[in-house]
Amino acid sequence: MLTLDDVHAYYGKSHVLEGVTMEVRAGELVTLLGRNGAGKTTTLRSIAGITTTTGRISFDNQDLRGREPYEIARRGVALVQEHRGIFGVLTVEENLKIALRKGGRWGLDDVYAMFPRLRERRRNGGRALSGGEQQMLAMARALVNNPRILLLDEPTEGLAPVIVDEIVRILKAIRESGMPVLLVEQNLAVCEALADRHYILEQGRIVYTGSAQAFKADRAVRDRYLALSQ
Ligand SMILES: Nc1ncnc2c1ncn2[C@@H]1O[C@H](COP(=O)(O)OP(=O)(O)OP(=O)(O)O)[C@@H](O)[C@H]1O
Repeated sequence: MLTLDDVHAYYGKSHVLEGVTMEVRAGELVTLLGRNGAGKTTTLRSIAGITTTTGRISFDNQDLRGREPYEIARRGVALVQEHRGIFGVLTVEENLKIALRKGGRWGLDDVYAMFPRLRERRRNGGRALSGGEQQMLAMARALVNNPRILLLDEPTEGLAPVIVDEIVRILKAIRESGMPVLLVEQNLAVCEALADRHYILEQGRIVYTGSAQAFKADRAVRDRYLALSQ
């Protein structure tokens, strides 16, 4: 469904992605793991058209690479970035209504059912939300736009364990709805609770891919590529 083939990205002279090849198939939740600076965020930004790349990026057999971010979003690719980008001066509900694209699987009532905290705080200003609530609003806002794939950049970073559990519950429900997800996440327990498949990125290259079961059984892989970031 989403495929990256030999994708390279640069920041000035620094070569950050060095030929990333990976895919997310229909209905899959795939995690992209790796140490700090490996290029995970850059991979998501490359798919979303924010970072300029070479190589091939396609979604449902349509080329994404070289398109503007808004065109890619219109094709159904939603990126929820780490700095959540919600509107502080608007209420929760106004933030959702701006993003709402009617007629799809996700409407306001659907996201309120999934995120009861947002329903409780629907008249609060975006600025008054906790970090966890902001993360939930960013995810809910992406959903009401009725995308065809979700790209999530470290949705649990910096959140209290009880909120992390809530995000995991929500991500499970999103996966069960059939929405494909590419998740960048440093919290290994979260990844293992959710993923069908994992990729590990190291210095801009994919160095491992494996099913959830294979990854769980392979301590050596985890020690080799991830130990320092855990
Ligand atoms: N805007 C930028 N300009 C220059 N270099 C950048 C920029 N953004 C990222 N980099 C560099 O590119 C490399 C990859 O960064 P990226 O944010 O993609 O990694 P990451 O795997 O997401 O790491 P982290 O977990 O720390 O967010 C790093 O060396 C980083 O310092």
